[in-house]
Amino acid sequence: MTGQATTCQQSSCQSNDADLNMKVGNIKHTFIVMSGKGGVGKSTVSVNLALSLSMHGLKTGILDVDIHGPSVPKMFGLSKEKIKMMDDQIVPQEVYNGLKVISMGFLLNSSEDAVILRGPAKAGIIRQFLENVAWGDLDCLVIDCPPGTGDEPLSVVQLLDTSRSSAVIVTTPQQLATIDVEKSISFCKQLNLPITGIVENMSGFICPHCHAEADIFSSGGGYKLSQKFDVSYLGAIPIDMEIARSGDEERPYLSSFPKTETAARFGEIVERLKSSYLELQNTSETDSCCDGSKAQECAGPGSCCSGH
Ligand SMILES: Nc1ncnc2c1ncn2[C@@H]1O[C@H](COP(=O)(O)OP(=O)(O)OP(=O)(O)O)[C@@H](O)[C@H]1O
Repeated sequence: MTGQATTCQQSSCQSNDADLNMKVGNIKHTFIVMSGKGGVGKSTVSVNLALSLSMHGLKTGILDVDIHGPSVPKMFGLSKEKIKMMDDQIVPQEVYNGLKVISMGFLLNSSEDAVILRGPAKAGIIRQFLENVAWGDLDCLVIDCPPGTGDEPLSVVQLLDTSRSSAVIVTTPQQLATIDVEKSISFCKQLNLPITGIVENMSGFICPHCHAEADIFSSGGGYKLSQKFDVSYLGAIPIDMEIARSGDEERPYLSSFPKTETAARFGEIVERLKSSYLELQNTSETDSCCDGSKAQECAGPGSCCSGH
C-alpha cells in the first residue's frame, strides 16, 4: 500500500456536507455503473459509455472507485499517471478532447501495489474524489464501482444526491451472473437510487468472418431481469475480440472502432442514457423553484418567488 493511498485526510473526511453538495452541485447527473459479479465488463462498459457521452457533446467525467482493482487508467493508456494537485485541488487527467478521468490507480506507486483499507478510509478517499477534484461543470459523471454491494458503491450513494444520480447495472447473460445482479437491484431499491437500466455485456459473439451470431454465454438474461424487476433494458454488447484487444492495448474500443456493429450497440445504449439524462434534467428544472427549493415545497406567490 502506498503512503498516499493509506492517508485518509481527516480534515477532508470531516468537511461538512454543504461543501460536498456545492461541489457535486456542478455535476448535473451521475451514472453509477455497478455489477453483482466481477469480470462482467463493467469497466469496459463504463469507459466506452463515458467516451461516447463525451463524443456526443456532453461535458463528461469518469471516476474509478474500484479501490482494490482500478482498471480505468490502463484502459485510457494512463497507467503511469499520478495524482496532480493545483491550488489544493486534484486535477483530473483529460483524454479525447476533454473527457476528465480520476482513478484510485493514480494514487498507487505501481499497478502491483495492494491496497489494504477498511470501509471508513475508503469512504474518505471516495469523498475526496468527489469533493476535492476540479471537475468543473459536468453534464455527466460516470462512476465505475467494484463488483458487488460493498463499501465503495455504498459510500458513493450515501455521498451523492440520489435525485441527480442513477444506476447502470452491467451483467453477462448467464444465470449465475444474473442472480448476483438481483442483489444490485435490491441494493438500489433499499437506498432509493433510481435505476437507469441494465446492460447485458458479452451477449453473443458476432463472427468477424461470416458475421453470424452465436450465443456463447447464452443471451437474454439481462432482458429477462429487466422484465422481472420492471427496470429498463438499455441494450446488449456482444463478445468482440477487438474489445479485449483494445483493453490490452490501453485504448477504449470506441476510440478505434467508432463504426462497427458493436459500436452501434454502444451507441443505442448511449442514446438511452442521454434520453434519461435529458428527462431527469427537465424534471429537476420544472421541479425546482427560483431559490432552488422544490416547486411542490414552494408556498407560492410572495414566499420565495411570485412565479407559481
Ligand atoms: N464485450 C466484450 N468482448 C470481449 N471482451 C470483453 C468484453 N467486455 C469486456 N471484455 C474483456 O473482459 C475483461 C474484463 O473486463 P472488465 O475489466 O471491464 O471487467 P470488470 O467487470 O470491470 O472487472 P472487475 O470485476 O475486475 O472490476 C477485459 O479483458 C475486457 O477487455
